[in-house]
Amino acid sequence: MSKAPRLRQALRTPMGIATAILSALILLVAIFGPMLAGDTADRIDTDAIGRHSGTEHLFGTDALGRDIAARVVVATRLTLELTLFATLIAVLGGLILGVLPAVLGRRAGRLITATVNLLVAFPGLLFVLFLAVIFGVGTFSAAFAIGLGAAPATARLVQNLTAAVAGTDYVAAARILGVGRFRIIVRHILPNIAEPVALFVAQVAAGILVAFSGLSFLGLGVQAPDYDWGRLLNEQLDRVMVDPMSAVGPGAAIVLTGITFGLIGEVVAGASGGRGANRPEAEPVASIDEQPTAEAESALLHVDHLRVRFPGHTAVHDVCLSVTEGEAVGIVGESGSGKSLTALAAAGLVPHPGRVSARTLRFADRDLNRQAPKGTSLAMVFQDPMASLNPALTVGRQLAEVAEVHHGAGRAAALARAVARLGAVGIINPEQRVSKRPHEFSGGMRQRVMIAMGLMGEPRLIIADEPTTALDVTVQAQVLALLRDVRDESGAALLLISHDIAVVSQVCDRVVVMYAGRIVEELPVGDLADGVAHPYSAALIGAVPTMTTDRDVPLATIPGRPPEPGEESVGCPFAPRCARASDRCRTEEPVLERIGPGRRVACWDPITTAVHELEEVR
Ligand SMILES: Nc1ncnc2c1ncn2[C@@H]1O[C@H](COP(=O)(O)OP(=O)(O)OP(=O)(O)O)[C@@H](O)[C@H]1O
Repeated sequence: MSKAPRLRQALRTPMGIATAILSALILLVAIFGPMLAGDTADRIDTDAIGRHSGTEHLFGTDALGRDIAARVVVATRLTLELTLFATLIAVLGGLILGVLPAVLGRRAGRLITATVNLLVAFPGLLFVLFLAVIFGVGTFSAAFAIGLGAAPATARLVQNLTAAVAGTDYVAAARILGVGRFRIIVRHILPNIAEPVALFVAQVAAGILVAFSGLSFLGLGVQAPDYDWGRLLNEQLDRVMVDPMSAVGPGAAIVLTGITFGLIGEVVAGASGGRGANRPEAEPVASIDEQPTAEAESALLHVDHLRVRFPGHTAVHDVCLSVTEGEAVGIVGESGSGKSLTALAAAGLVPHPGRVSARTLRFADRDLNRQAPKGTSLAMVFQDPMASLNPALTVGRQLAEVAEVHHGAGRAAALARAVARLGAVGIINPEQRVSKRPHEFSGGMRQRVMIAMGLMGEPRLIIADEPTTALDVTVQAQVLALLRDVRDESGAALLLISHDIAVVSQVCDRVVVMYAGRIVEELPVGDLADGVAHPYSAALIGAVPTMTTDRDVPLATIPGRPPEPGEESVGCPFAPRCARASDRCRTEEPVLERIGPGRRVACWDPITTAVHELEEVR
């Protein structure tokens, strides 16, 4: 879904409707208020001096007999103008200070970062008062002071976001390709930080409104004869004890507008997917003529022509993959081959700014292009359980939360289930261990905890992304055995991602080999022994040492390197590293063809016995 429909959807929620109404109301008052209520607001009436609030004057009259309610209405425009002006200064200042460290050299960048940190640590109000005094007392100098006062916090956010985006592979790729720093900032960094910055700006605007009103209230902001809501509050200071309603008008206006700014931020956050799971956009691929097979139709997970794109490069190219009920499928390939992104797309977890498109992306009868996977039917086990477990919570609490949230279990029942699941994954003394925090577990135990967390529901598919990479060989074998047992007992299907074809062959029924974001071969594990068809699969197998490997000879490696993100290849992407590559391989990309039951390969010159089958099929 593109941004406009998501915004429309967010505006249809009760919060969206309230935000739209409040924003429209404030805008209308700001535009038409001075025209409609200007005369009443400025009319001095010596007979009506200091009138209390009532039916004639909603908030009473001031020391010159002017109607306070009318003055609140008229003050809306100036208050908003000044707030927006100061916000603009905060944003411009924040953006400039925020991206400068990425543009300047290391030393100058560090100096700016340190200055920003210092300014953020300095008490905000003192800083603004200091600037207000330097610029002199006056409306626009106060706006400058407040804008500059809010700039360091904005700059800190921009710096952090810029640093995060600057560390991504696509920025690295752009650098390698010689793209200049300014271009990287404008093309790659700013568009990717725009959304969180926009959300922050809404909060900054609310803060600036309150700060400006505070300055005017202190007499350092708007000066007579002009007036904003802060100044109106100041004028009623000596009457507030006698007639509190005289201060309610400007006070309520400040609070209501501040809340509206906050709500605008919430609605933008809702529309951008800034809260909770960052579901990517999914667009159907336009023209693909193949019809889904009956096998694909009945699959538990069916992915058809899946593409995952990041700004500047496509990471997953037209991947077609199915996992049937109870089946274990392994995805193997070198780092960067797109294994994780394929699995993350199936779980609806591709990180921003990734964009997912697929002709079909279906899990358990749910169209993942439109809906998230249902409840706990899909479990994820990640490579780094320390990063996936909350260090501040006991593992029992984290596991129990799944049962409480998804199954409506009571606290005690949820904890009992957590204990049972920890026991089931081989944690000794689960009753005691349940009250420990993640750092009190070893790496292998934490991985077991992650698997137990997946089992808190009734998963139909467990996606395990390199679950054993960080573990030593013995623990690795235990975790693999556990995944096998879990699968046997729960009947769940398994999608196991690994760079190690040996690991996959121990646990899975079927192997999918990926290279440069494409599936290059797929075969039943049993066929591995007869030989694979794709030279890349053969090279992966060749790189795995066995008990008979000659220790005097260096281990086999695959020459060359996989393509960098964004590096477009012509022909077969593996051709530059393939000893069998012909001219055709270098000019024409092979398509993934079925070469037998459960076997597919994308190669113009496949190896082994599979070739005969291929010829028969052709
Ligand atoms: N958040 C991201 N932003 C930009 N590019 C990304 C992002 N995540 C992954 N990529 C790129 O997508 C490609 C595939 O990544 P993916 O993580 O799927 O590879 P992988 O095969 O799982 O490798 P690894 O085993 O190292 O995790 C890589 O080239 C990577 O640089």
